[in-house]
Amino acid sequence: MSNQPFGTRLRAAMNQRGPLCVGIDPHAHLLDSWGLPDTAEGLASFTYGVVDALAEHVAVFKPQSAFFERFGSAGIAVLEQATIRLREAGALVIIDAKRGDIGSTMAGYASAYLAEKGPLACDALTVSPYLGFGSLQPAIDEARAAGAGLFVLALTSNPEGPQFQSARTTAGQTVAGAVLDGLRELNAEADDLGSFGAVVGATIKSTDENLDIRGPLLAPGLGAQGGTVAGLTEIFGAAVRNVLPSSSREILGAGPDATSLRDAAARTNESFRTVLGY
Ligand SMILES: O=C(O)c1cc(=O)[nH]c(=O)n1[C@@H]1O[C@H](COP(=O)(O)O)[C@@H](O)[C@H]1O
Repeated sequence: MSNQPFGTRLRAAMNQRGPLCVGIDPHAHLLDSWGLPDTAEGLASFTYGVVDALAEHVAVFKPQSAFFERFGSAGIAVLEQATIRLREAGALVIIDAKRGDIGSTMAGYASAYLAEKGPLACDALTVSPYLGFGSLQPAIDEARAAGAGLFVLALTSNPEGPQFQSARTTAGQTVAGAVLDGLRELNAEADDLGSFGAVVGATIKSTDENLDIRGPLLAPGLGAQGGTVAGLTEIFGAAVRNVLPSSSREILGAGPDATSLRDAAARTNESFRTVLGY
């Protein structure tokens, strides 16, 4: 892995290839629409089809671990291979596994996904802070050592999110606010973009939380979940420049034809470029 911290590499990749993150979510219905069986072989054809079409054109990919885990070890092998191939093609990979556990167990996840020689070594991992922000410390330490990053769930795109995320902590702030404060602290030394990001859904309409964390703001929920490009400015305000917009089903549905996939990604990337200022 490069010596540059994740945030620096992310900004450079977005400047070079545009801000789009393509989510790789091989749902059963997508395998079907690509004419593939719902098996590990179908998963491999689908995933490598996306990799071959887009790896050299898109800055960031976010494979969704759930759809690989569905096929057990054969599925995880595809996730490993895809991650290696994408990174070899110069793209950054965020593995979306939303891991979170007590600190000592978190260290196990960190060595799998974040350590430079880990079997699933990627550029960043999505993590869940609901065992307390401090429980993420082993992942934070490993990410710093490896030049990797984390995306911590803050204001998620699903309608159930506010039940916990808008609740108040013992200190009186919202849970989401506490997560964003923790991230702001971790990124305090960053010049431009730090390596510790928040997940803020593109569907939340607006928020009173301070999204200026000097770190990337992963915004899933575009397209299939109803989030729009125009809505990003409303949600993120002055922090919009740090948004990493992510779209999965909307782009994957354009396959299996490689040119159609590339066209769909290029169109979406172009619409983000204008709004996000790239
Ligand atoms: O962490 C995520 O990426 C995530 C957070 C969130 O708040 N909402 C959300 O949809 N996601 C993930 O983003 C992807 C969205 O996929 P599409 O709705 O098909 O674009 C899925 O893999 C979700 O698990």
